Amino acid sequence: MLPFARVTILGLGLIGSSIARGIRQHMPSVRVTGYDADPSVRATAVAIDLCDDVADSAGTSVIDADLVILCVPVGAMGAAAADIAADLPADAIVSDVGSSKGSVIEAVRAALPDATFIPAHPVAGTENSGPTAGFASLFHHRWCIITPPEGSDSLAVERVSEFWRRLGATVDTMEPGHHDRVLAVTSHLPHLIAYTIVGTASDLEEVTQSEVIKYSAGGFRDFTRIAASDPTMWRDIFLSNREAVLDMLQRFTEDLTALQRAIRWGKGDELFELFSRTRAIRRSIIDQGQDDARPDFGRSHE
Ligand SMILES: NC(=O)c1ccc[n+]([C@@H]2O[C@H](COP(=O)([O-])OP(=O)(O)OC[C@H]3O[C@@H](n4cnc5c(N)ncnc54)[C@H](O)[C@@H]3O)[C@@H](O)[C@H]2O)c1
Ligand SMILES: O=C(O)C(=O)C[C@]1(C(=O)O)C=C[C@@H](O)C=C1
Repeated sequence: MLPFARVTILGLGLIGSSIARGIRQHMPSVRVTGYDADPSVRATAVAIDLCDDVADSAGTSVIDADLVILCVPVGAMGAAAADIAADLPADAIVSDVGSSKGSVIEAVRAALPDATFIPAHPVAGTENSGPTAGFASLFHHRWCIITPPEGSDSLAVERVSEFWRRLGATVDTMEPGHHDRVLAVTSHLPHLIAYTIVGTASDLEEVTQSEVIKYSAGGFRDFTRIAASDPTMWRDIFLSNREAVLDMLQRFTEDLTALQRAIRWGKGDELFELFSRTRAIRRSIIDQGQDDARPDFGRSHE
């Protein structure tokens, strides 16, 4: 049986529009209503026939929903939740897709103290944003981490889990604080490094000038893809997951300093040992089939 019959998506950008497309593909009988605070996004959603209905206000979009998914930047989750407070049906489940969980749970709970809120994070995305950037297969073979706060209704957790499985994801559950520490190192820190390295290269104009663009087919190109990610989304992630990110950044800075010392003193064995260890990690990811299954990932959606 389908876990939900009427789904409302608030925020019709990359993730919201991918969910809408995924529902069309995998659960075609489910009715999808969308809403976005930006009128031009709503107009695009209508033009590309993204949802069954695009509402004019957040309140009207949720009136008969049995699942409401907040797909807005993490810093806007509280405001989006407050906008639906007066119209949310008592038996609806509210979920979200935010990249950090602790602060989102706090903000949504404050706005919707009586709602059943089951937070989720699909660990899948691209550097692109907006309603035309989404695609139905985004979640295929990717993790979706559900982070139910203590005391969550287990049937509600199972319904949200089943929803994500039907979109093609593999579901895991995690305590919200643990999620935020894990993602700080696997997702947030890599983005911070990419933003930094591309910024540093562009600041070094006397060295780079046009060369940054000219020779960017190598390793630098991969960093520029990540560094093209949405500024609003990532500003909000770093501010909302501040403590975990600062903690991981401290560890990273110490390791970088050790590498700097190894290079300065010509300690080739130290460099070789680290690079061999990291190569083995990459190979084990591929052996376990955890690398992205889509051969064109990150290329055809540019
Ligand atoms: N992009 C990724 O790779 C990725 C992956 C997983 C999770 N996420 C999370 O998903 C969420 C959405 O990210 P995205 O990439 O889809 O962003 P996006 O910029 O493509 O879309 C966000 C949309 O939310 C709308 N919006 C903002 N405030 C709103 C409000 N108060 N009410 C209604 N609509 C509002 C914006 O107009 C925009 O259209 C974020 O919380 C992000 O952390 C992103
Ligand atoms: O592949 C990318 O472009 C992404 O940045 C996706 C990515 C990630 O770091 O893996 C980014 C943020 C999300 O919360 C989940 C996925």
